[in-house]
Amino acid sequence: MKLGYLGPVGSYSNILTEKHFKTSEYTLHPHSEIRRLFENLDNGDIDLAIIPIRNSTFGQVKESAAEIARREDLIKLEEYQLKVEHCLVARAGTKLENIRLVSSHEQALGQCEKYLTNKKINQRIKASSTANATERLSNVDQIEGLDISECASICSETCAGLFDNLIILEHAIQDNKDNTTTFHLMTNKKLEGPQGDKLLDHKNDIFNL
Ligand SMILES: O=C(O)C(=O)Cc1ccccc1
Repeated sequence: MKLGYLGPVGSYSNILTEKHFKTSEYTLHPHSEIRRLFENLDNGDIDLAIIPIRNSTFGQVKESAAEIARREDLIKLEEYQLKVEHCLVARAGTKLENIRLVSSHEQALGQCEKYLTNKKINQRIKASSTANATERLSNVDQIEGLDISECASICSETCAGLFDNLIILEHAIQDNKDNTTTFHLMTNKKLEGPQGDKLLDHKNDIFNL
């Protein structure tokens, strides 16, 4: 079965997917945006998708909630929790006191809001995923006109470790120690067999209807 997730490699979605689905039963397919996961469920390019739904600190994942609200065909097969610990990541040689801009997924920025305000890191750039923001940080010399030595990203320790030219300036920067994201395994068609028996209408779940 083809399973899509929000990539690239190193994203929290990727970490969750590798933890639960690294078997011969599944092939794992990274997607650049959450929106593209829903599109590819529709056109049959993937059978299943892992979708981040809500976070204990920052609430609903906007792109996911919007899509689920406007559709009737999505089915939740399973729910997963991932404990999320964020790192502040920069290019090697960067000093924390020089950081003025931070890039990450909107959710990660929201989960670290107090930390960032406290450190006077005021410029925020939204990226399609934490790993996408970090890949960009590794590859470019400037972001929004600022030298890369004034820029950082927020991502997991695993993600930071994928790039030779990046360092972790600080670990566990999320505002709440207990920071958990809920993901749903979704499809848009009825599956046969044991997974099919677990079909639930998850709109209730998401919107507390
Ligand atoms: O951007 C990612 O890495 C994701 O998988 C979405 C996300 C962002 C922040 C916390 C949990 C999931």
